[in-house]
Amino acid sequence: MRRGRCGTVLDNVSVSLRAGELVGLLGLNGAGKSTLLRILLGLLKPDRGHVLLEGKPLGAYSASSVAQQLAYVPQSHTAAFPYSVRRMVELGRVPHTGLGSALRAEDHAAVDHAMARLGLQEMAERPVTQLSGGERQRVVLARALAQEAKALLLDEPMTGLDYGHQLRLMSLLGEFAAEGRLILLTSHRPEELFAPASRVLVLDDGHIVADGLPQNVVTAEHMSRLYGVSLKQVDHEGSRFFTMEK
Ligand SMILES: Nc1ncnc2c1ncn2[C@@H]1O[C@H](COP(=O)(O)OP(=O)(O)OP(=O)(O)O)[C@@H](O)[C@H]1O
Repeated sequence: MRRGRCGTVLDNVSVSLRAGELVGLLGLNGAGKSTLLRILLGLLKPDRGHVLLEGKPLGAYSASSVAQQLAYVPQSHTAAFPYSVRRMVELGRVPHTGLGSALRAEDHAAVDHAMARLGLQEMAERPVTQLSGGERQRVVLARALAQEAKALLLDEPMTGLDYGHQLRLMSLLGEFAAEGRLILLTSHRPEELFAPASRVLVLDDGHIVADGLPQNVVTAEHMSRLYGVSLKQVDHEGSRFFTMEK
């Protein structure tokens, strides 16, 4: 449970997430999706309850040990310093190297790999303060990938990305899950979760009101009720689309 200025945000939420899952988290604005992610990461403390990582309380781990296991892509980020793109991505290695230590060959390899996956090589030396919103988002994603954590928690990661980069990112997240990592992402687009997600959670009024396979959760019935609009679903070649009923 977490209390905000406006009362209880999450109440009696219990969720168990496993390696290899690609989990989508849906909910209205203000439903508590970011709050849940931040609690799972140990950035917010619940008033009651606890978070276990591999069976041990999160608080039993050091900050760098948590960061080696959990990577986070926040919903919004500002670039305060004109670091180069490469330097920003290198910060993803701090949990492995410690602050101020030189990067080893394996760290450079992880940074190069993450930058290549996000198509950032061409802009490696550009200051992040001069990037567009979508370019900066790709840098933050690359930094999280370079962290090589077992779980990646992403808060609306598609925001600001052009369509091609959205599709490439979703495919990349699918590959990571297939490699045995846990991917948890929040989204406002049920359709984008339908094919790639192995599981979808719906947060409403502080509770998880649906948790299951996308085929069973991302339905016209559930989505109409959640979003308060009358939707019709159309399935086509493994994808599901929604249109508003007239
Ligand atoms: N720092 C804060 N202090 C007090 N209340 C907060 C704070 N941050 C968020 N809240 C409140 O907690 C509730 C959940 O917010 P949260 O950001 O988790 O929602 P969300 O589901 O991620 O929303 P969105 O889809 O709009 O990003 C909201 O009512 C919000 O107003």
